[in-house]
Amino acid sequence: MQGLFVLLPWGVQQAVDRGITPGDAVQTAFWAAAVAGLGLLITVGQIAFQWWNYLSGARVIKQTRERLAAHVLELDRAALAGHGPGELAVRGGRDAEALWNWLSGVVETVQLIAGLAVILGALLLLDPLLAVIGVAVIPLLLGLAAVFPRRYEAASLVLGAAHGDRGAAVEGLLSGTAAVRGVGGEHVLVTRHHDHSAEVTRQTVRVARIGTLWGALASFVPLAAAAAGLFVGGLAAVDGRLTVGGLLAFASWMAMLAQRVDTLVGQQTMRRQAAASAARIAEVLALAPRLPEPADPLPAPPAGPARLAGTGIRVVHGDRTVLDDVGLAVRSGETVAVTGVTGSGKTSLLRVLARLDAPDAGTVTLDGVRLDRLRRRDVRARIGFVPQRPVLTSGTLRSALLLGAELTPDRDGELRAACHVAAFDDDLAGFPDGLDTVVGEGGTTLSGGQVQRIALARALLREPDVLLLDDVTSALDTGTENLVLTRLRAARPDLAIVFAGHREAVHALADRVVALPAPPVTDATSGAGRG
Ligand SMILES: Nc1ncnc2c1ncn2[C@@H]1O[C@H](COP(=O)(O)OP(=O)(O)OP(=O)(O)O)[C@@H](O)[C@H]1O
Repeated sequence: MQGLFVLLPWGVQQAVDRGITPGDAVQTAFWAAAVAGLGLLITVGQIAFQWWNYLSGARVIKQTRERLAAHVLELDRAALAGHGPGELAVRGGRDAEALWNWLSGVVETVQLIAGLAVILGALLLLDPLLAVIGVAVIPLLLGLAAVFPRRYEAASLVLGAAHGDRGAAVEGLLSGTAAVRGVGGEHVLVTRHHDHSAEVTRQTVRVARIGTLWGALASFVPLAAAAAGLFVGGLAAVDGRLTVGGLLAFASWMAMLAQRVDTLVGQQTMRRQAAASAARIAEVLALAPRLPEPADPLPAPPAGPARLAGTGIRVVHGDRTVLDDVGLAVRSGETVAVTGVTGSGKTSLLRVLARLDAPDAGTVTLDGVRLDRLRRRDVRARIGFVPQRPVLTSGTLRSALLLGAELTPDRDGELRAACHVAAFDDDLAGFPDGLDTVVGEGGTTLSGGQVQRIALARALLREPDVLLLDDVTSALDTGTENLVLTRLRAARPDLAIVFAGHREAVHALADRVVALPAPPVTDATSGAGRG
């Protein structure tokens, strides 16, 4: 198609030199129709090509995004440390789009290069001197391409990082505003966001400055060559060595050459940007979970009454040993309470028991099988974990409750039963839209106690055999807390429960209490050296 396109000036040349014949209107009409036909053919080809190009680009970008999302979901907290949600969102959004921009132009680039070769060949046939002028443009442009891309790439990398930081600041602003409003700290988040936005603007201007200068020089060189060519070609036409049609064709080809070089330079810019984006995406894809799937997994023990046991558990965070040689066992029908002062490692222990984190020493077994030998989905199917600060996705209460479970409407009965056990039934009855009530992003339209009980109901719906509860009644009054604990036991007498927290009601209900030692007192925690 590019071949046809660059042949258009040749058609015009023939039309001018042969078609404009005094007294022969048929000849003129024939050449005019030939040029129009060529134009029509090119248009149809362009439409088909752009359509195909768009669809294939969209497919690739969809696959990239899905791969990124699937990979990030496989990663655990340790692997994702240092990558905020805002930054990851930028990689899945802006970076994936940069890849798309470039990808959708790859085939066009090949066509443009082929078109350039055809133009130079046509110029050579027209007049060797004109071809020399056309060829002279190429090394000048290559010189420009040797200088600018490096500077452009470095600036793009800084811009990408600035976008990531701003993404994190936006995320912090949206999710943290409610939390800091009570202490009058919104301005800190707002200022942080504005600072990062200003940095993005600064870096965008820098990238634009480099790109503009590069693009302007890249356009000027062929245009200057076209002017020189018109001068040389004009003299040749005056001498009769070149026809008027030939001069017209030359001017058209030089304009095409300029436009092609311009587009190619632009695509080079996109390629640089896409390379930087691809590197950032590859960086995320290269992250490996700290808890990989076992290479040689064992078959999951059958569902039913379970026994979960941790022995010799050690957890080290940084240079601090939070848990050392801790043991805990719970079997079907039992409730074990884990107590200890703030920072003694209750959450750390529960995360290890749920295989959300790997212990630095020790083992955890489910029905005698080590958790690190089981597939993640087998562990999740048997062991439920409700965190201290649960997060709800935005959407309806129904979708929040069914997260991860099948979204079939006929489960409403089960949803209501789970809400009853979690003592959320009265609250549910109070919502005019019931299960269709829309909860804000992160459950911000609900009270802390409501979010805790929804999270408990959500965990129960997955019908685990072991339930690990991290202080999930901390936001409840004693009456509601008792109701939850009693209903939970009555509804699932077979469940093995580990409950971390300080509350009396939990301790009273527990079959055993595992007390974690207080963390060692350091200068920082004792206040020594202050004042
Ligand atoms: N991912 C982590 N990286 C570094 N330190 C951590 C991490 N998770 C927990 N810690 C630290 O380990 C210690 C124990 O934390 P953990 O949350 O397990 O205690 P906890 O007993 O559940 O506390 P609380 O009663 O306040 O919920 C704390 O000093 C905490 O700051």
